[in-house]
Amino acid sequence: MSSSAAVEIASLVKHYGRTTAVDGISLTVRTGTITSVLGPNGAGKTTTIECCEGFRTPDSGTVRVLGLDPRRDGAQLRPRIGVMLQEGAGLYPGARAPELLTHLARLHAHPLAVAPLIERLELGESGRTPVRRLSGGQRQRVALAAALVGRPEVVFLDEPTAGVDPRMRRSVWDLLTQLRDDGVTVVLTTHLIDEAERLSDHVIIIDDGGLVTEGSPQELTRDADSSIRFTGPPRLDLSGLVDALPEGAAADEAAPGRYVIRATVNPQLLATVTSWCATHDIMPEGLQVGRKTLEDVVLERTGRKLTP
Ligand SMILES: Nc1ncnc2c1ncn2[C@@H]1O[C@H](COP(=O)(O)OP(=O)(O)OP(=O)(O)O)[C@@H](O)[C@H]1O
Repeated sequence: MSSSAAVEIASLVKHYGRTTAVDGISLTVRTGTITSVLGPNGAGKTTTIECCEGFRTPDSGTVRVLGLDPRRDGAQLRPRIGVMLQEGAGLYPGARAPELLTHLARLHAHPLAVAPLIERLELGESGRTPVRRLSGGQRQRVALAAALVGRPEVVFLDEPTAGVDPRMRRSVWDLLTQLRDDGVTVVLTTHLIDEAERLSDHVIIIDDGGLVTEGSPQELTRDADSSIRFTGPPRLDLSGLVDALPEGAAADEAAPGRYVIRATVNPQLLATVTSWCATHDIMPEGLQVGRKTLEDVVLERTGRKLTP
């Protein structure tokens, strides 16, 4: 295992009965980075992460986290990693956030201070309520705090901001970015494109239990073909636009309401597209020149959307 790798997975295979959840994935997560694992529902993200956390035993292949085997060396590894399961699973339902976090902090040699963490994740108000009675978003934040309080070197987060409101989500992103800047390795799964785009140093896209593509968000979204992309009402009649474009250019609806114009992009082309939109009273939302979104990449590479 190279010294810069926090996680190394080689030819990982995991079956549940007849279902092949992970089908030979190999990947590396560099130390001190935020890596997002993306893919449609059932792609094998959670199973891959659970093999890293030591919750699942691979059928074949190897998994190393901080150079350790999560199953064989679990006792050594557990104090050095943080784990947040989907929907805050695994929390003691009757405990209140402050006592739970204080208890978890005591189990670690160099924990984070609990009070600032509670304040940062705005859990003060919910301090008197047992975890089982908290809202979904509050429970997510308690689960995140529980994953972080032991000051882990590597943290695995399964959809950390699902159900969290947009303002708090940005606060969680700031916290994760700060952890990364302090040298912590963050591995997360998400269905939220903006989360992956804003946070990730590296994105891994998986589907059908296999790795489809990986790279930085910039690398993955660069559009070598030259394109203009925008979102508008679905099923627009593009024939008038095609007539106005230079010869050899193409305009398509890549997915409902997502339009791609492929041509050499220059100011005239941009003017043609926006003027056609204006004539048809269409606001070209999210207009992008020479770039696609990560959602476009997932759609192109897996044929399926990221969001259910
Ligand atoms: N405990 C289990 N028993 C049987 N099949 C399972 C189990 N857990 C997952 N699977 C199946 O394995 C495949 C991969 O599931 P996994 O949860 O790893 O995917 P995922 O990418 O995390 O999906 P999602 O985005 O929906 O959380 C799916 O077909 C799923 O139905």
